[in-house]
Formats: sequence, structure tokens, C-alpha cells
Amino acid sequence: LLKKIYTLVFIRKESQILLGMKKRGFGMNKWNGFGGKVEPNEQIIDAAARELKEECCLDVKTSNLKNIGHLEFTFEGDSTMMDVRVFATDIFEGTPSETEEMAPKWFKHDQIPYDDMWLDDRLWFPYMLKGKLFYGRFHYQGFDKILNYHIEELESM
Ligand SMILES: CN1CCN(c2cc(NC3CC3)nc(N)n2)CC1
Repeated sequence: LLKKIYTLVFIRKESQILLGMKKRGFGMNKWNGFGGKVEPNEQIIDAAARELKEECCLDVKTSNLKNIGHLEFTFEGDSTMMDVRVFATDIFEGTPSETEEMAPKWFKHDQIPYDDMWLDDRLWFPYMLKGKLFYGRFHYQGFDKILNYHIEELESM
């Protein structure tokens, strides 16, 4: 019932996508996009650009970040909902660099390391990789089992 909003940013270059290996905190030891919490009085899009810079030193203009997806996560026995706003761009400045949070690496679309990612990723990544807009909700039991989910392509966000 209590919704917390998070950001998740994917950077694309030619036929590759940038993922980061999370070195600490939530999602540690999983590859993922870059993101985090939205501070009070912070616009979601600004939080997305801020976290990207903090986590892999890339600079993006918020005007170049496109909202491509919306993911909602609930957990059996827990009343919080993770509301994850997904953004992507292929316009960025800087070189992806390792930080205390993330070790970045480029991946070809057919070499996404799903076994070292959140379980839901293998369900919605194909929509993202095909350039589609998507909405997905996933109900987890613990962090290693999805009890049920729904995902759909959207015509607009
Ligand atoms: C700040 N982060 C951004 C990414 N995020 C998640 C969550 C997730 N699944 C949920 C079961 C945990 N799956 C991906 N790919 N990312 C959580 C919050």
C-alpha cells in the first residue's frame, strides 16, 4: 500500500547496453541498470540523472532521458510496493567508470547475463531491447521467486 518510487536508467551504444554489477546494498552481486531512490522534493527524472552520474560517472541531460517503462514490485507478506520508473538514452557524455556502488560493463543484446540479474529482468528486458514501451507488475515471494506477474506493451507512457 506504501509506494516507494525508484529510478532505473539504461544507456545504449550501437548494439550494446550498459549494465552495472552492484557492489553493495540492495541488489548486490546482480547486474542492473543504474538508479536509486528519489529524494523528497526531487523530480524523478532529475533523480535518474543524478544516480547515473553517482553510480558510473556518466552525464546525461534530463531532456535526453526517455521514460520507457514502469515496473511495480510487491512482496508476499510486505505492504510496500517498489515503483520503478525505467529510463533510457543513447545520448551521454563521459566514459562509464567503476565507483564504490557499481562496476559498469557493455553487453551485446544476446549476451545479457540473466542468471546474475533480478528474476523479473528476463521477463521485461525483451520489451526494452526491442525498443517497446512497457508496464509490468511482479509479485515476489522472497527475492528468488515470482508468484505471479503481468506485463504489457504500451502505446505511450
Ligand atoms: C534502485 N533499484 C533500481 C532497480 N530495482 C530493480 C528491482 C527489480 N526487481 C525487484 C524484486 C526487486 N528488478 C530490477 N531490474 N531492478 C530496485 C531498485
